[in-house]
Amino acid sequence: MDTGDNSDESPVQPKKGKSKSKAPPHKAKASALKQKSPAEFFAENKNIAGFDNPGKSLYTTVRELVENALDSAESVAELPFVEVTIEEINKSKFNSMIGLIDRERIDEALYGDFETVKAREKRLAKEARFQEIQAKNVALGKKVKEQTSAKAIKGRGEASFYRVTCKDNGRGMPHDDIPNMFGRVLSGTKYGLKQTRGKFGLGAKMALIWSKMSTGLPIEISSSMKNQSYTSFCRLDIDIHRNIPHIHVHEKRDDKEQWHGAEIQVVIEGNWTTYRSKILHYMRQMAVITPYAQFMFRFVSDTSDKNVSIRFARRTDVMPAVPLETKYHPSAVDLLLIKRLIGETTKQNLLQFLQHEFVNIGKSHAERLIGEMGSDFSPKTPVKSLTPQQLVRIHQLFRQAKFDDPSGDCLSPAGEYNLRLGIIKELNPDMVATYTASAQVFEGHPFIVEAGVSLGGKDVKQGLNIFRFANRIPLLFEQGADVVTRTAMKRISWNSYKINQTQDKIGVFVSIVSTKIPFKGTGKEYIGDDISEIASAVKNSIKQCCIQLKSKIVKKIQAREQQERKRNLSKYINDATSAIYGILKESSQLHAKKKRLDIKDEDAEILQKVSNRLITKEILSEKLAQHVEQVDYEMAMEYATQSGVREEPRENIYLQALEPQKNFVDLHSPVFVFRLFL
Ligand SMILES: Nc1ncnc2c1ncn2[C@@H]1O[C@H](COP(=O)(O)OP(=O)(O)OP(=O)(O)O)[C@@H](O)[C@H]1O
Repeated sequence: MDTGDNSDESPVQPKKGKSKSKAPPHKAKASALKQKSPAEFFAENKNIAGFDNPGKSLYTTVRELVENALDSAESVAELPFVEVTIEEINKSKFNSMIGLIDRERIDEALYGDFETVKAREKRLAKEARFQEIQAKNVALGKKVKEQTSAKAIKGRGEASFYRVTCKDNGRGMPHDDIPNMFGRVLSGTKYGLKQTRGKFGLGAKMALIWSKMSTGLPIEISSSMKNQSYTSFCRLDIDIHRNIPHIHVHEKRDDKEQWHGAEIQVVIEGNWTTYRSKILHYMRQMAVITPYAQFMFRFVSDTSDKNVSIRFARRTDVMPAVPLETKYHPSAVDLLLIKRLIGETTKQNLLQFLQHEFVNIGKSHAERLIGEMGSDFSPKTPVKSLTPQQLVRIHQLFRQAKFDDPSGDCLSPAGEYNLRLGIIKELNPDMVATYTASAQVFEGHPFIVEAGVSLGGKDVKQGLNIFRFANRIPLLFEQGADVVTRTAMKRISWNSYKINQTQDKIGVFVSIVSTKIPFKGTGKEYIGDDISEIASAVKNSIKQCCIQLKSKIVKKIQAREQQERKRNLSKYINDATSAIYGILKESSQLHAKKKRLDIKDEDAEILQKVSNRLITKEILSEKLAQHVEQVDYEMAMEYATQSGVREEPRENIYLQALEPQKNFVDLHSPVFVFRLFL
């Protein structure tokens, strides 16, 4: 029998002569080696997937479901309509849901929120003192503070529960795939090389694992695909140890509504109070970067004044193109990936394999590469027969050879039009500039950076307000280490664009799309600062926006100076009139008495007019005002002809065609270009 004693010095271990030989295998120390399923690993380390605490878990659940909904609708080019409902479930409702009978407390002192007699006396005394001070303040007409409610002594067991439902109008899911999609960690349909919000095959399963850990309740999925006569319904939870779905119900039901899409419902522990603003912030930012989607968000509680119902209306019917699946760039692959691609390819020989499984390798290029690999390679070499050494040779060559950069055609950025629309809708700024950089590449992956910088606006604090998006997901956490934050704070000299980094209300929006977003951690919270290609593209895009803003700011300053000049001149009209009229009057009197003989004829004429009251102080004042007006107008005209601007600084107007047509003509004028679609 195993005593459980692992000590080598155990007195019960028989000593085998003098030799140091080890104990026979069956007597050896019990092995400490254990295996964990991916589901177990993520259940134990749920923080790395964004499920740190009940509040954050509620936030991440909403986020994962919303992002799946958008991915799904966009994959079938459907304008997304996403309904999110968080329903607060009180304790007795929750107990009845799980079939637990409510129980009265018997021994109050057992509980964490029990208030001892002493503590109660202390609290009541404090409340009485506070009320006294209040009464005094009222009598003195001073401001009255609201009494902060005594800190609730919360026992750890006092959890809040929520039913989170997310319904979309997307693709739906094949009936038979549903259990694995929701009940097997690391399974999904987004592993290919494509720009998608989801990637890891983890999010929905984490919501289920969290529900299993916090409420023990299963997840419910309804789904219907286009032209499918039924709705799939599935209720399941997950066998954490085996990482397989544990199906309660999986059936086909009548689809009476002719609906297509998915509705996911999960009951979890959460904390609405602490994460309310984060969740609403997330929904709002999602509406900014996805103005072609309609979101309906509801929070429903028994306390009706806590209820929230917000509709984020669709602002445009123009959706970015559906991102395309692409092939790997030779410089983005490692040895393992080459092996995988060989295993999956349908191509027979090396030449076809290189030509068809990678981007940027044409036939003649492939032939030259094979020539470079050595004499044991030929275009006809059967690709499945390549030895491990030969694969290393291919990998080495891929790393050293030069290839054209992959194109960004497979990517689908939000578009300057959408970004601008979103910023204006969200912040209502005084000025905004946007810029879309051309596609660039890091580690063989194409990426596009789009940026917007705004000045002023509502609900914008002074200084930098940073909004980050990756594959059109808003990133709200771990802002400090993100490439966008660091660039905006440290690498842009705002002063040189006439922007005051601490005083002005600056909005910085950066959206990065790529076939691979180099997130730090699985929580998809921030992009590291260490990829120089991304860091410099972010910097350049923000700078491009600043350059546009600078010219607007300069024009605004000039316009303001011009206005001030006019105002300053007008301010002196009264004094100047009094002074001039005084001199004229005095001179006219002297002239009348023939005391001033040094006056020329034309001046004498003026003095005569003053005497005859043909020139009065009022007339003089009026003429001066007209003159100021005239000078101001002439200077403005001169300025306008020099700078080509009339009145206010020019603004770009973005018009987007409803149909993605390419046949248009541009009408050029010195001040605008008008694009007419035919
Ligand atoms: N609302 C939905 N409509 C259609 N399919 C869905 C929906 N939600 C999930 N799925 C399917 O289930 C799969 C698993 O989703 P899950 O959230 O676990 O991972 P993911 O979205 O692929 O990646 P990530 O973990 O990065 O979010 C998805 O790849 C998708 O195919």
